[in-house]
Amino acid sequence: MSILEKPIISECGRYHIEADGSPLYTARFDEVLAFHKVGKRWIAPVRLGIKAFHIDTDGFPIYGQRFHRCFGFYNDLAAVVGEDGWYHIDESGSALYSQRYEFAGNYQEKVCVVMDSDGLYFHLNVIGEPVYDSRWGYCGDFRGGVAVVQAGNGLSTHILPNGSLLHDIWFSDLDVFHKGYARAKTLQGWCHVNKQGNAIYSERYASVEPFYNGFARCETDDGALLIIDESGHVARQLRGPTCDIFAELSSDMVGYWKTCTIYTSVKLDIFEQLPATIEQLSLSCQSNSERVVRLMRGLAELGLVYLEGNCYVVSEKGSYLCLNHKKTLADAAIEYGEDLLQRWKSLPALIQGKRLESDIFYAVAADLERVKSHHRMLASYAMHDYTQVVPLLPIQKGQRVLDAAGGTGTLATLIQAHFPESSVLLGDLESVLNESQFDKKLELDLFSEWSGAYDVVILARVLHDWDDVDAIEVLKHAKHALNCCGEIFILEMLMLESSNSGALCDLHLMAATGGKERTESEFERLSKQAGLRIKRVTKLPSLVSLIVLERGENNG
Ligand SMILES: C[S@@+](CC[C@H](N)C(=O)[O-])C[C@H]1O[C@@H](n2cnc3c(N)ncnc32)[C@H](O)[C@@H]1O
Repeated sequence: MSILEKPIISECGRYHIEADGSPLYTARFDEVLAFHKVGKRWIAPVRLGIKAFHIDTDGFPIYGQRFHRCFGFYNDLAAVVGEDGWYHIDESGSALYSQRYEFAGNYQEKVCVVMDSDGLYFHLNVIGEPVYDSRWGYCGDFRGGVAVVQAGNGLSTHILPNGSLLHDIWFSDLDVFHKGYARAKTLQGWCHVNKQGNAIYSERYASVEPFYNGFARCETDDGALLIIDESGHVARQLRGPTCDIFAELSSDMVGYWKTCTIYTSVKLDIFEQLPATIEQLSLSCQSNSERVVRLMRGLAELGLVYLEGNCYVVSEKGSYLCLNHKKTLADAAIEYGEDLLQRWKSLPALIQGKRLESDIFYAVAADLERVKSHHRMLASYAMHDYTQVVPLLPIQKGQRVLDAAGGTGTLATLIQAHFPESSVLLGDLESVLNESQFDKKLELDLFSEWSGAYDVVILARVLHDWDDVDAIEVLKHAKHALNCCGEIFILEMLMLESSNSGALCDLHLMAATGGKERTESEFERLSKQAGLRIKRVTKLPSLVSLIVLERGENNG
C-alpha cells in the first residue's frame, strides 16, 4: 500500500490509523510507536508480548529478528535493545556494529549518543564508530552541528561534531542552540548565550524559554513572567511577582536568626555529640532538656539534623558543621556569629565614610586560637572554591609560583599536586605560616618588599580585602616580585557593571576588612596605576574568575 501522509497512532495505542481514522492494517499489538520514513516507506516500532520489532504500513514485520525493545528509525537507523545490550540496526534488522551499550539514543544529524558500561557517554557516527576520543558524564543530540556535553565535574559546554569545544565556557546546565542562542544556567541563574558562550544580557532568571521569533518568556526569582527581546530588554510583563513580598522582606530581616541558631549549636558543640538523645545533649550542654529540644527543633527546621527514633542525627547538610568534615564550616559559624556579626553593625557608620578601626588580619594573627579557627574556615572555602579551578590555571612546567597571602596553603597544596613540575611557595604572615603544613614557605608582608623572583604570583581573594590605595600597593609589590615575563594571577569574584550579583559580598568586605569586590574595569584601573595591564580574563567554574596581569608598556 502506498501511504503519502504519516499514519497516526490509534487512541488505544495498539495500532495505527490513516488520516480519515480508518485502521491502517488488521493486526493488533500491545504497543505501537510512531512511523518514520526510511527511503520511500514508513516503518514503525511495535511490541507484542515480550517481543519488539518494526512493521511496515501493512502491519507486517519488516525482518525476522526480535528484540526486547525497539525505537523509531532516524537517519535510516533504529536503536534496539537485544539480549546483550543496546545497539543500532538498519532496515534489514541487522546490527550496525558488534559493540553493545548500556544506552543508545536516536541518530540526529548522522550522529547518535551512546553510554558505555562505565556510565560514560559519547557520540557514534553512522558506521558505529566513536567520532572523538573524549568520554563525558552525559551528552545530548546534535542540533545545528552543536551538542551539549557534561564533564565529570557536572559542568556543561558545547561541542562540534568532531568533538572539539565550540567555546571553553562551562555552565551548571546548558541547552543546544535555537535560532542562534542557547539557554544556559550560571551560578546566578538562567540566561541565553551566543555561539561564543557569552551571555547576551546581564540579567539572570529562575527559568528561560528558547527565543521564538525574537522573543523569549522568562520567569524571575520572585515568580514574575516576562517577555524579553534578544538584547535582554523586557518587552512586556505577562504576570507580576507571585511571592508574598511582605513575608519575603520579613524573612530577609531575620536572617540573623539562622546565623545565631547555627552559631549556638557549634558553640555548644552539638554536632560533635550527634547522634544523641535529648537527655545526652542536655547533659553535654549543661542545660535543661526543654531548651535543648527547642534548639534541636530549630536545627531540624534548618535541615541540619533530623530525629531517628529518640536520637537526633546529623543531616548531610549539617555534617559541614562537624569539626572532622574536610570542608568544615564550624569555624565559619563561630566567625559569622561573633566578630563578623559585630563588624556588620558598623555598616551605617562605614557607609557614612568612617574608616574601619581594626585590621581583621592583624587581630586574627595576634590570637593563636583564632588563627587556627579563622584559617580552618578559609581552608574550607578554598577547598570548596578552588579544587575545580586549579587544573584550569595556565601554569607551565618548571615555573616558580608564589601564592601570596595564601593562608595556610590549601590553594598552594592543590597547585603543587596538580603541577608537580612547578615549584610553589606559600607566602603569608608568620603566625599564619606557623599553622601550615605546606613545606615551602616565605614570611611575607603584603605592604613591604617581597623577596624572590617568580614566574607567577597568585593573589587569591587578597585584593578584595583592601581599598584601592592598599590594593595598588599590593599589586606594585607583586609586580616587583615577578621575573622578566612573569604574570600575576588574580583569583576573585568579578562584579558585573550591569548586575547586582555579589553586592552583599561587597558589603561584607566593607564591614569585615575595609575591602571591596571589583568589576573588570576597576581591576583595569588598579592595574594601570600599579604599572600593570590585564592580559586575559577567564570565567571559571567557581565563584572566582581568573584575571591575568602582565607588566604594562614602558614598565619594566
Ligand atoms: C581572605 S584570605 C585569602 C587566603 C587565601 N589566598 C585564599 O584564597 O584562601 C587573606 C589572606 O591575607 C593574609 N594577609 C592579610 N594581611 C596580610 C599582610 N599584611 N601580609 C601578608 N598576608 C596578609 C591573611 O593572613 C590571609 O591568609
